Amino acid sequence: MALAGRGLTPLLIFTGQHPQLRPADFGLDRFPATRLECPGQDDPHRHVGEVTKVAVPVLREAALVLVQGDTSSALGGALAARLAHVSLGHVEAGLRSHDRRRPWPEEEFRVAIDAEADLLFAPTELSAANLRREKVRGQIHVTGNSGIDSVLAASSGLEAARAGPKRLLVTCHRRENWGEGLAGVAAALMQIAAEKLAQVEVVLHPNPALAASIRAMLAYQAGIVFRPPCSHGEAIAAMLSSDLVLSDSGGIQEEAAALGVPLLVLRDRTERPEAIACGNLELVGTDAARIVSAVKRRLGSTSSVSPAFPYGDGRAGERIAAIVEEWLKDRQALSPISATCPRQVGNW
Ligand SMILES: CC(=O)N[C@@H]1[C@@H](OP(=O)(O)OP(=O)(O)OC[C@H]2O[C@@H](n3ccc(=O)[nH]c3=O)[C@H](O)[C@@H]2O)O[C@H](CO)[C@@H](O)[C@@H]1O
Repeated sequence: MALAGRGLTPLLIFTGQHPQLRPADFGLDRFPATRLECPGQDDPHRHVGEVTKVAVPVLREAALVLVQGDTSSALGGALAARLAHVSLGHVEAGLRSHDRRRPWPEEEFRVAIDAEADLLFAPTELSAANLRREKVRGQIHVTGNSGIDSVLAASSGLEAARAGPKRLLVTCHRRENWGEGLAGVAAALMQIAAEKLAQVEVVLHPNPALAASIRAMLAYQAGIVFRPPCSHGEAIAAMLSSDLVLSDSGGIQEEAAALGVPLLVLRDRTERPEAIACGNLELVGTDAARIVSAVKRRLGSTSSVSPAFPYGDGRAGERIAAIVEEWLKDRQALSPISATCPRQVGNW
């Protein structure tokens, strides 16, 4: 929206990593778009390779490619931009857990994207400092994260609706948690539901194999309900009506902090330590006893957490668009940043 407001209408590229997600559910149906038809793979590096190969011809005539986050789609897009000799901007640059294995492959992917980028949009001073330490070659700008713009827009007019029994919202999808980690989380949820500490709502991930495995682990336990992947607005409303969120997600850590909903991070490390310092997030890992004990403490506490905004004030999009416009002007690349597209183009 902020780019379009400056006459830089973007072309969206949907790689198809999660083919069942509908762009309209995320407010992405108002821009021209193209699809690459590259569904996610068990091997994320293979997905990076496929996205790279298919994206190169699509990107060739773009003035700038913007990628966001740390997915295989984002790295594929970044490498394709390089191969197509197109400049690259990275939104959400500089987040680091400082452990290549956790989260894997995200930490590896974001380091690789930042090494390639010409424009690095760091959400916080800490993420900018990470980039300076790595001596990246691109320009670093602290802008906040555009994800906070979205959460503030999605939650505008919504009230926190916490009444009746305690409600716990859960998401769990990081690869390093598949297997043992997921089993620990499932054991904790079974105990929480069996002891009636809270009603548990588990949001299933778009990856069908992962969703099936979570369902199987938690089957037949009263007090646990499943919600299929939902729109962004529904996800925000679900957070606002929860007393506590348990998640290993990246974005949800930022969103919960901005909404003032406490969150237990189902990981041993996070690339988002700022909201831990604010007291809104707490690292609990995936050990069942530790999770249950933290849930009891948080739900039993009389003090609440306030909304915290270490990741942005809701104006990151405007800042990023202004920097992009200046940067393109300096290079006399005044054409829109959209690429011409030899494949399917249309509005969804
Ligand atoms: C473009 C992309 O994929 N980027 C990745 C993603 O990683 P993640 O770990 O945060 O992934 P999720 O947990 O899936 O959440 C993602 C968003 O989806 C919302 N959501 C969730 C469940 C649902 O049913 N409906 C929803 O709408 C949720 O509120 C949140 O806004 O975002 C990170 C931060 O930007 C990035 O670092 C990372 O590259």
